[in-house]
Amino acid sequence: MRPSSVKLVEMGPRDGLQNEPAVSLEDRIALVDALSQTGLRHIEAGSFVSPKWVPQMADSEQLFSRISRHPGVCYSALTPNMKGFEQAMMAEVDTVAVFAAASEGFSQHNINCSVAESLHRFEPVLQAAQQRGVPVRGYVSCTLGCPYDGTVAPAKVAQVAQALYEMGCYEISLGDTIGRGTPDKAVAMVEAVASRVPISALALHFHDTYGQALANVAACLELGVATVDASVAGLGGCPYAPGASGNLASEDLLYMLDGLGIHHGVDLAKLIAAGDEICRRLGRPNGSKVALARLSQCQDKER
Ligand SMILES: CC(C)(COP(=O)([O-])OP(=O)([O-])OC[C@H]1O[C@@H](n2cnc3c(N)ncnc32)[C@H](O)[C@@H]1OP(=O)([O-])[O-])[C@@H](O)C(=O)NCCC(=O)NCCSC(=O)C[C@@](C)(O)CC(=O)[O-]
Repeated sequence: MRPSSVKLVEMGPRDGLQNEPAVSLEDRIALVDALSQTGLRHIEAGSFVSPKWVPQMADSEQLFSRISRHPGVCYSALTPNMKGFEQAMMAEVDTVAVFAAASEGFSQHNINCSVAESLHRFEPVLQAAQQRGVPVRGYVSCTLGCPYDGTVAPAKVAQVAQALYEMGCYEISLGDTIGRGTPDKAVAMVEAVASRVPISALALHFHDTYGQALANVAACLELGVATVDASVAGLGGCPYAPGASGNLASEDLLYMLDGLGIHHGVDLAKLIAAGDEICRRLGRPNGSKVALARLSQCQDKER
């Protein structure tokens, strides 16, 4: 059943900016601070990964010490191993996230190990987090296809999602990393996972490479999923999924939720302003259709 309220987990500062060719620490801080004023409750602000692999996310500890944290907002970060987890704890990150894949090819390219090895590596992270009372989110990438292995079976996605959930992840975010999914396939995948993990613990994380992300989210909301990851201005891509575009644009998601009468608690105008500002800073086009429409209406009024 369609939820009455949806939580948007904002990906722009992490999934969005991790793929930008030139992004400064100042840009990253400015974006997190602008997003913190919008009513969002969860912002993925950075990653504690190897700076050789993803240089854009280097200095995440500085970012966490310099952002203006807003009460009621959860600031999360990716932590692929204990080294990352310890850095995240020094930086006083609220929630950490581990990330696995449903395909071997992507796992090897993204985190340099097999899927089974990755789950093994996450165990100490989950244990340490539990001891400190830090919630851990889990990602499964390539849920609707892999850039290296091709088709991915829903049963494989369900297996990895269940493993992460049973290890203690409070939420499993299902990533269509290369944005190839279509609504029926997305629904079949989510149904397969929901047979093993409660639907209340699932999140949708759909990239928009083929322009299907909003349609896929709309279809999966009907199953009762109530958490959706999205990226302001549609920022991003994945360094290990060549050609993939960013997540579904947050502004486009909010506009659709408003149309469906689904509560989200985010100020769309402020979010559009935050997306416009980071696009100007980066000199990149805005990937949100809703933002472009609203910004052009504002320009018309000014004329
Ligand atoms: C996972 C590793 C670290 C393994 O990398 P590795 O090379 O196999 O690890 P290692 O343990 O052999 O260490 C190698 C070097 O990395 C360092 N190192 C080791 N760990 C860390 C750490 N945490 N932070 C900082 N440095 C670290 C370590 O100290 C050493 O440094 P050296 O001695 O060579 O100077 C590496 O493969 C990596 O960082 N990969 C980047 C993964 C990534 O961030 N990908 C993008 C995000 S995932 C994504 O976008 C998908 C998602 C989540 O959005 C969902 C979706 O859309 O599908």
